[in-house]
Amino acid sequence: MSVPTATGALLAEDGVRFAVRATGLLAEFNARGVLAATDVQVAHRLGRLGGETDEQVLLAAALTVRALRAGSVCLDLSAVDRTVLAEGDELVDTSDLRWPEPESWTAACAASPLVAADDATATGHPLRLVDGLLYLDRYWRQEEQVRGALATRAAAPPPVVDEARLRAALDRLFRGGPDATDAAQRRAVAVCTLRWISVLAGGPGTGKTTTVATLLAVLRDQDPSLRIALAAPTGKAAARMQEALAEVDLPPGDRERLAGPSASTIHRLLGPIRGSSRFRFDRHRRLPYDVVVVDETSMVSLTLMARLLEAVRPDARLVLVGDPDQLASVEAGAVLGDLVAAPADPEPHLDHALERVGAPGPPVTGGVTVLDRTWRFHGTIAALAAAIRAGDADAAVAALRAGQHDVVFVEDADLTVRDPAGLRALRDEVVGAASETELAALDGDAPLALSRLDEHRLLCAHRRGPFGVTRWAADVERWLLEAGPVADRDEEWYPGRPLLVTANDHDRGVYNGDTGVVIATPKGPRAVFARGNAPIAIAPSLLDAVTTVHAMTVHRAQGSQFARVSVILPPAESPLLTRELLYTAVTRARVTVRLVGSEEAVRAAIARPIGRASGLRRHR
Ligand SMILES: Nc1ncnc2c1ncn2[C@@H]1O[C@H](COP(=O)(O)OP(=O)(O)OP(=O)(O)O)[C@@H](O)[C@H]1O
Repeated sequence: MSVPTATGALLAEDGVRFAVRATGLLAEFNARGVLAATDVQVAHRLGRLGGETDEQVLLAAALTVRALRAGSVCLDLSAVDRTVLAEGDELVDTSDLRWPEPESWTAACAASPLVAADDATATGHPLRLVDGLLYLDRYWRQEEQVRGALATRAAAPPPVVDEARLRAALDRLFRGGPDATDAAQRRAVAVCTLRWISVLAGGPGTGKTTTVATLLAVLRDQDPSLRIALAAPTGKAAARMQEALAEVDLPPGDRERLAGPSASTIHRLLGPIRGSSRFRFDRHRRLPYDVVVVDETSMVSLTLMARLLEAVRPDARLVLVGDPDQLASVEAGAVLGDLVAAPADPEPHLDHALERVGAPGPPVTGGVTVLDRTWRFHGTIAALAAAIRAGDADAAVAALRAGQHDVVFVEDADLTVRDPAGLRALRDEVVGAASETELAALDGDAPLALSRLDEHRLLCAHRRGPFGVTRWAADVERWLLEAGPVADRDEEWYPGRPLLVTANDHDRGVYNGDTGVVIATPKGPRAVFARGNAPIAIAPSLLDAVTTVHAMTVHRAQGSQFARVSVILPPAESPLLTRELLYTAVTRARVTVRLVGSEEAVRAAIARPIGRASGLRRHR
């Protein structure tokens, strides 16, 4: 049975939306779950407005709208039949759909009145076709804007740098000299100093924050009056950036040079205008900073990156920091990954300058430096993460099966029967960590309760269903009740209740994605959140967007780390199971990671890199 909805779609009982008026190819793709009703409706509306009835073109338009939802900036007409995944939790075989033949499909799109094809000056078309990639025009413009901003900065004379002073500062801050283990960091600092725009890429614990702190000290050593802005895509990431920078160990004089800048979200930096999607700072009114450092750049969408680039003065240094192998932004675009992967022209003048300041090495292109030495975790987690990133499933499975204390593989396909001992261990871990948190919370010890809270985290790929957060959180709740909790759980704000903030609250200084815990105090329960050495405490009645967090999605956990992590993998068929997801999940763990799932699921994830389509990746 189906029920009509306001948008003229039918919502079947299983939740799949069917477009009422869809016929032919569009109906076929809609029925298979590849296109949502809204994709079909947008395509029809575009067709009506532009006088296009060719169903192949309308299919391409609908798939382009759909691609954006799935994180791609455009549609690669020659590859979409191999890369498209149905929405929802199950893989659908899309190979027997009537995919148009790529060459004639591309030709039909190129000839369509809806499409501007290979003519950068054409305007007024909703779609644009460039090198076989079909865009909604707005996204093509954003990509061009990013490309233009990169080109302008690469073509401009480089920043004026006192090279002798730079070399002296590098020698002071990197004691080991150019051949030491930290040579890559030294080089990265030099590149970011010598270029207007640079990308500092690296996995967790590779020293990105340490390098940024050193860079800021070096820049202020060049010019003490430099105005510096620090930003991140989420409030939580911004708070963490600030804390992490404050903790970096620098010689006293250099530490003082760092004083001043505080981190904010990119949105806040750009100055949102109420009721508008525009910002106060844009290409007409640039940000008043000489240096802008963005952390967790992998989470920045193409749209936000375009806005940021137009607002940063071309003669300000922009440093994009992040891990390109992690899950990308929820919105379309994977700009950091694209910038790291895209080919760029050699820059001999930069390479010579690097040699002069004692930071020699292979040629740097596009201002990209990659830190690949892990300083924080060693052993099997690092080996597992490296194998996943490299797409080496055999090595990943070997690391999982190595029987080491830091990587535990609970091989289980259905999560109930096959490995009861493994699941009991998971349960003990969860209950043990929650009890420790509760004890500290009952004592009113905020720092201890917060550190206990981050001792263990249960992560799922899915939100719902047997492998999802909702089900596992309910299981944890039950386990805790069965274990006989210390605190009285009938109270809403019981000590030890783990909290997840679900919306930004600038007034209270808590942000979407923040986790905290309720503690007992003489004044009653308080929700506490980590902020460096001084946690903030808020009366629970003042918080309106929080939930209990016994488990969270891997997406949510991006940008956070925990001592121990347990990951519930969905079956191999889940389209959410990708290499980036597995890598992000595993690298959330500092000490131990436990993977619950099948070898088949691990192999399926590693074999499926997300591969978001974009033109930036092909050439910047
Ligand atoms: N050159 C170095 N020598 C010694 N220790 C280092 C060096 N660089 C970084 N570390 C140490 O490694 C750890 C991780 O460094 P840092 O926090 O800078 O990495 P990160 O890449 O920012 O990590 P994350 O992405 O997880 O925030 C820190 O404890 C830091 O002190």
